[in-house]
Amino acid sequence: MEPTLTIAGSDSSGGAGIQADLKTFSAIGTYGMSVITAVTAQNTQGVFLVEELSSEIVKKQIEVIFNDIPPKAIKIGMVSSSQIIKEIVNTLKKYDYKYLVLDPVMISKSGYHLLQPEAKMNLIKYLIPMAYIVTPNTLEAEEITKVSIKNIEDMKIAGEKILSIGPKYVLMKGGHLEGDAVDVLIGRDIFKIYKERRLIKKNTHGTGCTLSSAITAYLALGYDIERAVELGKIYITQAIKNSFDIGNGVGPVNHFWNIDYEKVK
Ligand SMILES: Nc1ncnc2c1ncn2[C@@H]1O[C@H](COP(=O)(O)OP(=O)(O)O)[C@@H](O)[C@H]1O
Ligand SMILES: Cc1ncc(COP(=O)(O)OP(=O)(O)O)c(N)n1
Repeated sequence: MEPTLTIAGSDSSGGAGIQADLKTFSAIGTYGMSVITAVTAQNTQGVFLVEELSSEIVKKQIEVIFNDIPPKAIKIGMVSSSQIIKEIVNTLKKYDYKYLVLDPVMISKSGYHLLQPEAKMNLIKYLIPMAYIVTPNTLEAEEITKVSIKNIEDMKIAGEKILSIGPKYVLMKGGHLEGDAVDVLIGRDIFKIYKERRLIKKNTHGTGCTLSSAITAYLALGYDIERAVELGKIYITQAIKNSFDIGNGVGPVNHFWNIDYEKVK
């Protein structure tokens, strides 16, 4: 079984962050591991408190995993602060890895800053160039590039700007735009559109985390980037389609839409 690693924050409600990543890694058939950067007190109604872990424990988690179970692919989500970013960058430098998927998490759907605003520059300067693929939503891409994004042409302009920072690929997610759910994969030799009909669903907590960890899992399983994104898009679309009401706010997507529960009873 291929090992996959997420470096991200904990979401106590289980719909986003580390919990979404581990569920997705497992549902796709990889062995999920985690390095926790911060703990959020969060439910379907919002984020209420965040406590960051020390950079020392972040570093140690990465070291002990790499020294024992080197991951086939890594995903980075909520990194919280400049101090944690620098620790992740310095620690990962010591190891070999091929696939680093960076979801540049900044603000939750409920409006809470999961990345301290002053850490944005460090995420751009240090983490983006290390990534195999960066997966910003439109708000994050606007923050990174200062390009206003309203349509696919704007996604292309902003995506190319992000590409020039150094990652191999950029997946511009269009979940926040109107109309179809269109994502655009941009590389030096690739421009590919992934389109699905917009689903009218309330429960979309954790969509971004889930898509980026699905892509991570498919890369670990050996798919090339175009196919990994295509399979990731199918996975997230089905997870949204099969999402369910739990809690009183925006509920989670269904990470295990592909499991036949009759078979495991
Ligand atoms: N209502 C929807 N129907 C279908 N796909 C959606 C919907 N909302 C988001 N998506 C898809 O979910 C993925 C995550 O996108 P997005 O919501 O933009 O990310 P984030 O959660 O980081 O803000 C993308 O593939 C996007 O196109
Ligand atoms: C701990 C943690 N990490 C990331 C997020 C953001 O997740 P995302 O997939 O963008 O979904 P929403 O929260 O925006 O629905 C999070 N909420 N918590």
